Amino acid sequence: MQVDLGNVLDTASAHGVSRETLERLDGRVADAHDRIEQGREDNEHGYEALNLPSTTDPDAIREAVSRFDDPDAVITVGIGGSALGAATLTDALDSDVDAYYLDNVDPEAVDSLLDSLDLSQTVVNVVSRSGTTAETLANFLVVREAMADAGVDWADRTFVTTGEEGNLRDLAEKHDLPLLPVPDGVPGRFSVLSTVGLAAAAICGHDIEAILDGAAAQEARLSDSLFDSPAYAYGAVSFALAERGMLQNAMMPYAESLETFSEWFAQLWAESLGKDGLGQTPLRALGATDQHSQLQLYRAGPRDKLVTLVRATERDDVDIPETDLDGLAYLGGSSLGELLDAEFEATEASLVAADRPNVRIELERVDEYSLGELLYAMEAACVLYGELANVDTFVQPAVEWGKRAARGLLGGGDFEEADAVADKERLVVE
Ligand SMILES: O=P(O)(O)OC[C@H]1O[C@H](O)[C@H](O)[C@@H](O)[C@@H]1O
Repeated sequence: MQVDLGNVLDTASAHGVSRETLERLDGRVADAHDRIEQGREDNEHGYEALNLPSTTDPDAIREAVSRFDDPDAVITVGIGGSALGAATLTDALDSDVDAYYLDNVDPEAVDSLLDSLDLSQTVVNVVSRSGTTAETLANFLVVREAMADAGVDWADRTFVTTGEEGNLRDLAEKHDLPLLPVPDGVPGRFSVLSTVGLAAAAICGHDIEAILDGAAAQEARLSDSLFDSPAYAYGAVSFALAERGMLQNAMMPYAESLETFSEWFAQLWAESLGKDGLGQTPLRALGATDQHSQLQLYRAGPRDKLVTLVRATERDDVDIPETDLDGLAYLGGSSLGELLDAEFEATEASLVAADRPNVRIELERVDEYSLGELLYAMEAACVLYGELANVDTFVQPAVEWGKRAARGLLGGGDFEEADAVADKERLVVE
């Protein structure tokens, strides 16, 4: 995996950063690296996530899921960090086992998924770090009932991934369900390389050891200079650009298989860095499709965006058939992959020509190893950015506020946040 910062330099784009600025920033990167290393050594909350390549036990994950013999499908019931990491992996990689995610409580969507599956051939993985998230527990109760209605022994087809305590652990213990532990010091959005992200991938037959190996390769590259570490290069440059007003970060992979990665990245970046009036708003885009919808804004709208383009340098390709239509002759003999690459490079150039900084991230291939590299590098980039911005990367109090308000409204306790809902101002126009 490599990160190319060429198009963020002020020599490429007048609104970029100078080499001198990056060199000055590198002193702060060294200090931040020391802090991160200390946090990792002491297994501090959050920093512990960067140790997962060596602390996750892939054999234990395989062992836990091995009891489910040859399923057709796996449903992960979870939300946020308890779904997006696993979804990033299973959406990126091919498998004979279909992976689904119940990460919303939209009744129509839940109903339609459950109706479409043979539940006797489906494994259910209920994932909640806290074990208390209302959406996840509600969805699980619905799934459990659907299984019972279909005459399926739900306890036989379900396993639970959760923390030390909480309703979900109680439920797992009551029914003697197989249980994978969520490591204590790892927030959900940093948990893809743990039991949380890897169990669904293991059920789908993916090489979870290779995912961890890729992550370990990026872990080994963390160093006291942004010029020696792809992860820190990305984190430091994103921070430097945010300081210069690039307060949005459009994550734009040129691979459909990485579309969910942008969703995962959005949670990582938003929940970790959006604090104290600071942060960089993640945008989700897909190349080449969104060139034809959003690029106009990225190139000519407010000068407040970093665009991150991601591609794999090797992939399977499809030839474009020759045609005798004059205007289309240039396409014949070429391939869809060549067209995609041309679009990628044209987009970079078009952004630079309009003085819009952008970063190129290249993976060798969309496979287990490269995904491990990418996910670890983005996590480390985020932790570094958090250190440079001096925010508390590993908490999410703003989200907790809304969770308490919703719980109060549903009668799940006395939460003062729920009162604010009743106080809503109205100015209705009909
Ligand atoms: O894993 P859980 O405890 O169910 O949490 C799931 C998600 O819920 C919350 O809203 C947090 O803000 C997220 O960071 C978390 O990933």
